[in-house]
Amino acid sequence: MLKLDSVSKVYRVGAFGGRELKAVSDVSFEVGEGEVVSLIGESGSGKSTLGRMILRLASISGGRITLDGRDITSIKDRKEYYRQVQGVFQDPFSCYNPVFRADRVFAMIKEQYFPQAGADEWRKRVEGALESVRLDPGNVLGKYPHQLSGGQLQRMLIARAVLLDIRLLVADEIISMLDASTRIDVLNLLADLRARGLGILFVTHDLSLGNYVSDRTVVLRHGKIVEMGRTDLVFGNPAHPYTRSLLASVPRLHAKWTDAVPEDVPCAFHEAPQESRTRPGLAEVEGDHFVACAGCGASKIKENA
Ligand SMILES: Nc1ncnc2c1ncn2[C@@H]1O[C@H](COP(=O)(O)OP(=O)(O)OP(=O)(O)O)[C@@H](O)[C@H]1O
Repeated sequence: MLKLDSVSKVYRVGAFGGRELKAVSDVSFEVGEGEVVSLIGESGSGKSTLGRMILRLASISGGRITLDGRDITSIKDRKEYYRQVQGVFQDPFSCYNPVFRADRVFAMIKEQYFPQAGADEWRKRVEGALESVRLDPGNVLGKYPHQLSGGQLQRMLIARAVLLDIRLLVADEIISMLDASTRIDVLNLLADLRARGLGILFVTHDLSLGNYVSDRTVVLRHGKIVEMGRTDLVFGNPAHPYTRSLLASVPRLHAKWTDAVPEDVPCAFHEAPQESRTRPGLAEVEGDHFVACAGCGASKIKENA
């Protein structure tokens, strides 16, 4: 369904945009139907930039993003694209205008996508979508954003996506602002949606959430993929020192992920046979488990030989 091929993003920064900042470099991965892929990395690793490029909120500097083989930038009718792909973000409050009732988000969908739907039919559809995200329509319809909790507002945004019957959801840190019990509700909700065939890109810096929710995991560092593959393989048998340091630092509150201690172990990328390098910059260490060079310097040694 969604495929990223060597995607890069360069921002122009500094006075008059005179400097370049490479936020994403050569990132390739796929999200299939009914698949949850988590995109994990520390702050500044390029996760949101990737999400924004997929949602066409940021331009793509290099590479291609395709949906069913179609370059997303060639889909001129953005409405057609957003009918299939939607995003939900960390702060649900910022997605609502405080002067309007929260359910205005549904009215806007009707105006744009279903203008012919009759009032009764539409109300039933909205109620159905709310029930599917485990909200009681009677409790939330007609209320202003400040009268609803963060979890309710977040679920209403997911209901909006359900109403559109989208195929791919970019969920960017959607539960970091929710309390523990609401978190589990939203995670279970994502599992239900996945069972109905929705593909989900779950952007998070929280490893345990990624492990809980996803089929496949992509670990990003400084805008590059360091490791990716089936979640049980990446978490069960991490091959890159960075992933290992991430996993090791989970129980240590406030430990910085970059505090990785260099390891005196062979680099999995350079240990892997040449024929396992089926993807640029990555070697397949086992079925559906890929790793990048640990920064061991072997490539430089080769170049200089
Ligand atoms: N609009 C922008 N202009 C210039 N630089 C940007 C812009 N947006 C992001 N960046 C930079 O790009 C890099 C990647 O940022 P991004 O927000 O994608 O990271 P992230 O992994 O999502 O971080 P976080 O988890 O903190 O949201 C960072 O160095 C950031 O400062």
